[in-house]
Amino acid sequence: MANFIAVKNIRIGVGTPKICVPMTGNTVEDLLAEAELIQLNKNFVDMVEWRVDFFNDSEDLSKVMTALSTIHQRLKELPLVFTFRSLEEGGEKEIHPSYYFDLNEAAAKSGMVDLVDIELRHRDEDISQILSIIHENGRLGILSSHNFAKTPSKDKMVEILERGKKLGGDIPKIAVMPTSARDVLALLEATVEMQEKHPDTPIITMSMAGQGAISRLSGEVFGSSVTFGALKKASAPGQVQVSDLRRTLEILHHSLQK
Ligand SMILES: O=C1C[C@@](O)(C(=O)O)C[C@@H](O)[C@@H]1O
Repeated sequence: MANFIAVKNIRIGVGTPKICVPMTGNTVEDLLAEAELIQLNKNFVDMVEWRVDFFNDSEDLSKVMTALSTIHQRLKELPLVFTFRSLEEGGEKEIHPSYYFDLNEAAAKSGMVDLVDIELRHRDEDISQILSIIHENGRLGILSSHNFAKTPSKDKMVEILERGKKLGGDIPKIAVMPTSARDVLALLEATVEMQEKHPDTPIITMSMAGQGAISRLSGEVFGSSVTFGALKKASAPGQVQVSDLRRTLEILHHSLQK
């Protein structure tokens, strides 16, 4: 099995972590402006995440699909992640679970997104079902977990990432909040352990806020394959500006070649 996943022109899991920019617009106009900004900063962006929970009309499936098509038209060449982040996991709003799955199913079937983010807080059978739909439609599933209150133990974080893998997720992901430098170390250690145990599975990990920012820069050393960077507005605490991110990732990459 390859230790990377190829999506459009990028290979997730090999070389520098890929820079993913979240789009957080509330309206189609905002999203258009963000798409334009991304085009202007192409050199710093490897992939894009549409954070659908920020969109004012996220509860109207047909408006979501229209907005998605607008984004897709503007940013076709970049891999696109479709994410509805729920309030409980640090997102903007809560929706009924049945609508959550309908929304993700529609995105998976639309042919306009490359990856769909599914939260691990749902039941195994529901996650497996939506993942089958994602895979039948030739898309990839990120299985994610977020803890904005604390950093669980290293073993617990490995367990969460392993559940994502066991359920068939292509890329397990975890974001946690540190309250000490040791929490950041625990996240990094969980990342290394996961990579040692499952070298063929790319993962995404981050420790949030200022204290955790080092984890957003050091993915190539410890084993996180994607880093979320801010262009205009950060979608989570601790995100670094994409130009700084690109420069730092390259410095670390060159050091690793020596
Ligand atoms: O899951 C993540 C990671 C994230 O929360 C971060 O900490 O960078 C940002 C979100 O937009 C994304 O969906």
